[in-house]
Amino acid sequence: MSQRSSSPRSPVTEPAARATNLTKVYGTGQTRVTALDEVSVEFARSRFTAVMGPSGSGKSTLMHCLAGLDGVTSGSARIGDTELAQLTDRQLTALRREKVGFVFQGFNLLPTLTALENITLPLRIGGRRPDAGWLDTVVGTVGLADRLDHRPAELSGGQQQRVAVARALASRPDIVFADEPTGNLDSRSGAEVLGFLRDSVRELGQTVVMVTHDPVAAAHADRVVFLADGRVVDELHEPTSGAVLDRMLQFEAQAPARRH
Ligand SMILES: Nc1ncnc2c1ncn2[C@@H]1O[C@H](COP(=O)(O)OP(=O)(O)OP(=O)(O)O)[C@@H](O)[C@H]1O
Repeated sequence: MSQRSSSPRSPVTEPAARATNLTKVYGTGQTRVTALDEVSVEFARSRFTAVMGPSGSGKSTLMHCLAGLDGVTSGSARIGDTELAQLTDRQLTALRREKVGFVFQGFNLLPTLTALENITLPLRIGGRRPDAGWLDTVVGTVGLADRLDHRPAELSGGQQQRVAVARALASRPDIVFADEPTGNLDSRSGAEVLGFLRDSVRELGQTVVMVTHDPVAAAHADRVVFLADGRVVDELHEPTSGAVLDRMLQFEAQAPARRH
């Protein structure tokens, strides 16, 4: 069977990414930390999922394992039908470039390149020509058509993050992982970026998984998955910020009990 995802034979219902009994242990002996403890979770295609949980609960580790940025200790991490542990480093690099988009808290744009050059850079590094129609759609969706010649320093933080979102979407990836994408933005720019992420899911059929601490940001998602102490402890569908906040407060209250 092919190790490549999104083969024409893949069933439509196959999740964009999934972890099955995924355990990730860092260090040994005294410094051993179980960052993920038998986590099983699926991220459906064309859905916007937020991952929440207290600091140290394993959110970034889950994202890194599913994106092939970090290996797993046991269990499975898959993008589509591709088992990441079975790929060589070279295959992993190609998968990240072709199938996965990333949005980081700090934008990570190259200052000497224009917005358009930043957006198409990962494609050009991979030797691929951008699909002009898709690129127009993405640029239109994130509202950047009149800013494409600007360099990052000539753009606001919100506009820079919109460039980063367009860059993540440019290869039409199977899944976009966004790590605190609004962490460096004021609430208005943050809401705009979240709106564009949501539009990329609703209108373009993209799949987004976003780590956030912010209940207002999480409320833009279709679903919220809660982690605590390296485990999935709950989830909410069609969340409101109030419901997310309530759930977070419950987990905070239960945390001392869980640790004993
Ligand atoms: N490279 C590493 N080496 C050792 N321990 C690590 C490493 N990365 C993460 N950890 C540990 O694994 C646990 C989970 O960390 P992780 O960064 O996934 O949590 P998080 O929920 O993303 O936290 P935050 O919200 O603070 O970013 C923590 O105890 C952390 O200290």
